[in-house]
Amino acid sequence: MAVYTEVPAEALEQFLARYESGALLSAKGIAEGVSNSNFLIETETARYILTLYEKRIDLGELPWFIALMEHLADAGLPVPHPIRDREGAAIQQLVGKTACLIQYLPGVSVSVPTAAQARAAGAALARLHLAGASYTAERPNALGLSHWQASAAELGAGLDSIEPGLAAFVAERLETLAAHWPRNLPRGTVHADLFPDNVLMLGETVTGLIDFYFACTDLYAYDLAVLHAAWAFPKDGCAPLMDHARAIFEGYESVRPLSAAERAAFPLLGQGASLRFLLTRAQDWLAPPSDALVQRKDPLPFARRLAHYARLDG
Ligand SMILES: Nc1ncnc2c1ncn2[C@@H]1O[C@H](COP(=O)(O)OP(=O)(O)OP(=O)(O)O)[C@@H](O)[C@H]1O
Ligand SMILES: N[C@@H](CCO)C(=O)O
Repeated sequence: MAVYTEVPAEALEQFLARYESGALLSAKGIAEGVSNSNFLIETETARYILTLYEKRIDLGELPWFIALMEHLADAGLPVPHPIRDREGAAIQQLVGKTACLIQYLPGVSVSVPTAAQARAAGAALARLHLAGASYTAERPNALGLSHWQASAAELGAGLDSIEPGLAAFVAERLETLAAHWPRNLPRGTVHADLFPDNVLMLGETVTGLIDFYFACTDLYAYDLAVLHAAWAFPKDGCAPLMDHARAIFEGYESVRPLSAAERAAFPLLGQGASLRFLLTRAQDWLAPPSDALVQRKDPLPFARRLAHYARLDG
């Protein structure tokens, strides 16, 4: 349950007095999410999400994420506007934590997406890439190839306790990726974590793209590979759902056609995306953060996906 910090009603009322939001009517903790504390706030005029940033975010990077959300929302994407107070500040302090009031967007995160929903997510990602191209401030991907190498070295044989043979398989794939990782494909601002739980939908319409705290500057086609690895497979399956896989590409390319080089690199990019989530999940699996509230996610589905993309590459 992602409410690590309680906010007394009096403190919240004082906080909201900085904004043109009207008086507080209700505040409820939101169970979903694991990184931050989130509350659904209702005032006389609107609904908001209040996020209190907890340990897992480097606060020095927060202005980059907030400005990106604002840039994308201003461009008309279904990205929540960070709300500014009367003095123009979006980043605030509340009960000793850094906090931000964010526009509430309607919709729900689907747990078992249909192919049509996967298509809509693909198209939304391409729109994000086009609109993000004019957000020129760069942020390197802290969870790219060199992180995968460091993380795999650190986890070492621990990976074999998740599944025998996993350490050797990861090491072998990393060698291939280090030798062939594409460097010259189109790049720009990417979300880097557009899983179904970070997309709000009403039916087949995307109503919200959220959780920008892994966004960075990287290959657009890598971001598509992340989305593919997250949306195109059944929960524990090793082969993609073909309708979903096709729909993701169709949706994406209806907005931003891929180059031949981006397509050709897809099996490698899919391996990179699978490794990213395999390794971060394995880290939490083997050494759960002392913060017992952090939910562990099973790394193995991403080992299966890694094997799938490796077969495509073979
Ligand atoms: N702008 C928004 N409008 C409506 N609901 C939102 C909004 N932002 C977040 N939510 C809701 O809050 C939940 C938690 O948000 P989020 O996924 O960003 O949490 P987190 O802890 O920051 O991230 P993580 O998923 O990385 O743990 C979402 O699943 C969604 O239900
Ligand atoms: N979306 C990620 C969590 C954020 O890194 C996962 O499912 O492992």
